[in-house]
Amino acid sequence: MPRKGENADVSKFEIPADGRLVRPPTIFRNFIAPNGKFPPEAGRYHLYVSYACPWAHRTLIVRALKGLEDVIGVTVVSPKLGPNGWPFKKSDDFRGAGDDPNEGAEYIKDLYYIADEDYPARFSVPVLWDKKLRTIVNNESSEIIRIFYHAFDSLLPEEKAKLEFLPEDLKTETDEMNKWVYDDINNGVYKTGMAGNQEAYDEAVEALFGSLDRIEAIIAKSEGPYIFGKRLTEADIRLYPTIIRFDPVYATHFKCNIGTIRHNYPHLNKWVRNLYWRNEAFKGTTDFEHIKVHYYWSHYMINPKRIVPKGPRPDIEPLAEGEA
Ligand SMILES: N[C@@H](CCC(=O)N[C@@H](CS)C(=O)NCC(=O)O)C(=O)O
Repeated sequence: MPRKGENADVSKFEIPADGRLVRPPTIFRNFIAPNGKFPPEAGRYHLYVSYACPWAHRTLIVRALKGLEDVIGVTVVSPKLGPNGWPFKKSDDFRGAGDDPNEGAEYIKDLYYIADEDYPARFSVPVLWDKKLRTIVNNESSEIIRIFYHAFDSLLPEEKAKLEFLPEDLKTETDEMNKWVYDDINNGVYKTGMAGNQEAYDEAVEALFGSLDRIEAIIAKSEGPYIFGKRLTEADIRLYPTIIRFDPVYATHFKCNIGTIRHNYPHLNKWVRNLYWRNEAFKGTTDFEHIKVHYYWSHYMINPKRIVPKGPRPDIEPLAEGEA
């Protein structure tokens, strides 16, 4: 029986005997809907994130795209995920980290124990918190973004309410793509970096680069600038957090080094630079210092000296002059 909060230490994340990382399912899976337990209300819900975390990053992007800043508050934790999990500013005063305005928590895990004193699973971000019922509405990023698409539309101006990131005609195709992009790319970098033996690594890294080739070919054929042509959709939102972290972190720290985005994937490189430089919802939610410090410092089982490398320079390449 694990001691309370013991599983907050990410360096003790258990890799099964076959060396293949298995992600435990998230537990709080509620939705926000009128007349339900969690109705849409301005100021009632709060999002806890790390700028480092690619899953939390999705939720920040959608919050910004939908203009939900005044409806849903946000608190960013320190990127130094330590023995007690994610710290708020009062536990680790890192640039850009904040204190918990709702519960005065020291660590994210405190919120999990307020929601459920016998909470048995991981203390992950993102967390969508209900201030009124003092509980977690949802801690699964793929569902939080779908909540944000429309659950608060009644509180938003028309031009934000009508935004659609999962259009009906692309739903099946998006769900299909989400599956292999998640397995091989979003989670694939973790399966590669956390592999417990050579065989598990070989399998994960080949699958990862096979699927990077596949998405590269899809973007090459798209009329652009997005995966599905002129429409910015969930497919872009779910892929971006992994690709923006790829060269600065995954290529080295997670040994995802069969190639890099900037040198081997011209279409993906152009796609990611376009999102970063032309859309504030992407650039404004990307913090390379938080990203790099988190991985290289927190995963000391992979990087025991906790040295954060300087490169690559730049973190992301600029758009060339006049580039479409
Ligand atoms: N399935 C979750 C995964 C979230 C997740 O794994 N977050 C990581 C950071 S990137 C975390 O908080 N890990 C801390 C832990 O597992 O203790 C989601 O997509 O929301």
